[in-house]
This record gives sequence, C-alpha cells and structure tokens, in this order.
Amino acid sequence: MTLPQPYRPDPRILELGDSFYDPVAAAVFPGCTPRFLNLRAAQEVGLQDVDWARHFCRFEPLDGNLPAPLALRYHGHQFRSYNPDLGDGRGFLFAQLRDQADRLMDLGTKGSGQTPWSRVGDGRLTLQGGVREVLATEMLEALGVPTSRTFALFETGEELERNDEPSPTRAAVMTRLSHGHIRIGSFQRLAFHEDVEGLDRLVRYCLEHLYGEAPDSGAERLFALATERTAVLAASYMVAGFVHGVLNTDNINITGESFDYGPWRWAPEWDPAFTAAYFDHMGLYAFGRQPEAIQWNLAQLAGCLALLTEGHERLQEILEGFAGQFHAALASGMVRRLGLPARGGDEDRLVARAAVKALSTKACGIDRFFFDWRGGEKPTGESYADPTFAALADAIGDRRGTRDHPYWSDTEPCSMLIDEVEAIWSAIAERDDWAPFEAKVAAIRRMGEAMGEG
Ligand SMILES: Nc1ncnc2c1ncn2[C@@H]1O[C@H](COP(=O)(O)OP(=O)(O)OP(=O)(O)O)[C@@H](O)[C@H]1O
Repeated sequence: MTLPQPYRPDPRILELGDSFYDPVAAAVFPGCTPRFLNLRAAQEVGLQDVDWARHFCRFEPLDGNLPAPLALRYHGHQFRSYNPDLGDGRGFLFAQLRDQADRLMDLGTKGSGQTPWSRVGDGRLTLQGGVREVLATEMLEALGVPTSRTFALFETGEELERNDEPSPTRAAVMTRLSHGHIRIGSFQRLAFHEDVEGLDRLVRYCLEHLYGEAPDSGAERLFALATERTAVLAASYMVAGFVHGVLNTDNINITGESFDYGPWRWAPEWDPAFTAAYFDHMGLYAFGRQPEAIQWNLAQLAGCLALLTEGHERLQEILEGFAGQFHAALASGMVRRLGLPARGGDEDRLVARAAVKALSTKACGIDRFFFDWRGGEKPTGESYADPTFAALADAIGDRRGTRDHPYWSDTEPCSMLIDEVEAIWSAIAERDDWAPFEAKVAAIRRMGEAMGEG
C-alpha cells in the first residue's frame, strides 16, 4: 500500500517560456458528476484530500501551481502525414507536481474546452471516450505497461454531436496523471520552424526534469534514453496483447509512457494483423506492427535532434539499437507475465520465443494463455495439445513462480475484450448503471495485485 505523500507542486513547464504554450480558460460546465476518482493515484502525489470538483471539473488552480492552464503546442505525423495544425485542442496542462518517486508529473486534461488549437472541434470529450480511457489505463497499469493514469473523470451534463457515436451523446472532462506531456510532436514543431534554440531548451528540460540527468548531457543522450524507454513500451504492448490504435508521433511521450486511449482494443488472440482503429485501413498500427511504428516515430525524433548535434552517426546507431532493446524487453516481459523468476539473457529469450510460438497457434486467447501457464504450470486440455506447448514446457524447465493469490483460482482470467467493453458502456448508456464499470475496475485492480505478487 502506498503511504500518502505530501503535495509538492513544481510547475517547471514555465522554464520553457511563452513560445511553448498558450494560457487558456477551462469551459464552464453545467454539471460536475464524479464518475471515477483515482484515490490510489492521488495518494502518490499528495492530493487525496483535494476538493475534486473544484480542481478537476472547474479547474481552479491548485495552490502553488500554474496560475492558468496552458495549452501545449505541438505538431505530428498522423498515419505518416505531417500535420502542423495540432496542439492541445481539447485539453491543457493544469498542474505539475512530484510523485512518491520524485518524478515530475503532469496533470493534463481532455475535454476541458476549446483552445487556439481546436480548429473546428468543440474541445469536448464524450463520456464513452472517458470511460474507455479509464478502462484502458487501469488494465494497462495492472499488466505492468508504463502508462499514464486516469486521475479523474467528471460527467459535465453537456450533450455532444459525434459521427462515431449515436448522438447526442453524453460529455465528460477527464484529467490524466502522466510523467510529462512532451511528445515527439513537440520536438517536430520546433524542427519545422527551425527553432534550434527552442529545441535545445526542450532537450535540456527533458533531460533535467523528466530523466534526472544533467541538462547539458546532450541530444544523443536524450535520444538514447527515449529509445530505451519506448522499446520497453513497445514490448509491453505486445506482452499485454494491447493494440493502441493510433501510434502517431503526437501520441508518443518522450518518457516512453503510453497515453491517449481512443480506438484501442485488446487482441483476443496473438494475431499480428489485428487492427484496433476502424479508420486504420492499411493496418499501419496493427498489433504486430507496433514496434515498427514506434521505431519509425523515433526516427522522426532523431531527425529533429539532428539539428542540435554533429553526432548523426551516433543517432543512427542508437536508433538501430531499438530492435535489440525491444527483444530484451519482450523476453523479460514474457517471463514476468508467466510469473517466472527472471534469469535474464538467453534463458529468458528461449522462454519468450517458445511462448510466442505457442501463442501463434491461436489455440487459446492471450489472457487465457498467461493465466493458465502462470508460475510455470503446465496445464492440460484440448487447447494445449499442440506440440509447441510441449516445447514451451521444456523451455520453462524447472522454473516455478507463485500463484498464491486467490485470483489464480478463478475460472476465467480478467480480460478487456471488446464485447465486455461494449456491455459496460451499454449499461451506462441505457440504464445509467455504473455497477459493471465499477466492478470491472475493482476486478482489474485485484488482477494487478495478483500479477505483482511473488
Ligand atoms: N473535439 C475536439 N475539439 C478540439 N480539438 C480536438 C477534438 N478532438 C481532437 N482534437 C484535437 O485533434 C488532435 C488529435 O486528437 P487526439 O484524439 O489524438 O488527441 P486527444 O485525444 O484530444 O489528446 P491527447 O493526445 O492528449 O490524448 C489533437 O490536437 C486534439 O487536441
């Protein structure tokens, strides 16, 4: 259990200066009904006793924090097309503060009103979008994926028109707690404007405040850190069976923390071609192409950082190191999800390779597979008749982990497949019944406890 921390405001973003953001005002909403308040996350940043509606629906500044919300400026490649018209169009940075590990954390919003970057948008978030973001963040956190967390979700009483939801549809405002909101697209905007001085300032900011490094350690150093973290991120998506859906450069955080949960899905089985977003016609961000998509995004970051350094070969070398880092992280992630004690190196790689082969038979779903094989158990039954499972058992050998938590005695693993997500939403939409949503959050947290044991 996390002991409550003191609240430690630290609005460092102001060091970057006016050209990085625009002060904005939050929309005034007709209602403020709390739908999800993350007390666990609040304890980690000393906000457990906060007046939630006042600060996370009406957005009155927190003591000692930003005097006004800031809409951050950024560009980005969306499905590989460059878009210079982005920026926080329905969100802003509300506050910055330190967590229990002394990391600089951001409280940023979604659905909090229009900004100079809204283009033709209304600056709003649908309640369904907010509910889906809670479910994704809770599940990813439980599965050990480095992710932003949903801090608060309020229903606002507005009605919205959307093409991809039956309309009018209910509205919400969400606050997210994340380790920074500096996107690859934040660097791209500066490179686009050939703002070398701004790039240098941003690199220093990230090194010092997000990575705890000397601010002058250089662009190559920042690139190496971001490459390492995003390789871990890519591996953890695969181990979780998660398809983000929109891995554009404006959705990749320099800290390697996953965020922005729109059309995400969990893959029911290990199918590299499985696609989440209905508009991803080419399967660019399909399950198995996520590592490649993330590395492509890193290449764009390298292109920006190249304006700051003569060390282009070094940037290239770091980029090429992504594959090795990804495979190492995949091996340790697989071993962790199987609940096996880590041995590192070739032994873990062998287990991971055997696990991927076994999963590729699609004899069972991804969650079922890890649930059944947890702790090195060798389950029997029809699904496990394929010889690849015998090879997996061989690779696991005598390694045994724990499965003491009562979760491991359940008949079904806790999953997040689309039918359940839709059923949770239908209960809310049709009967304003929040019980399935709340029960799911509790079940996910219980699984998270079980995953973390041993
Ligand atoms: N309803 C809206 N009104 C105004 N701008 C919007 C709206 N929906 C999306 N945008 C803007 O379009 C761009 C792409 O949207 P996207 O859904 O990737 O980001 P987001 O979900 O709004 O924010 P984040 O990336 O912080 O999660 C962003 O610049 C976003 O601010």
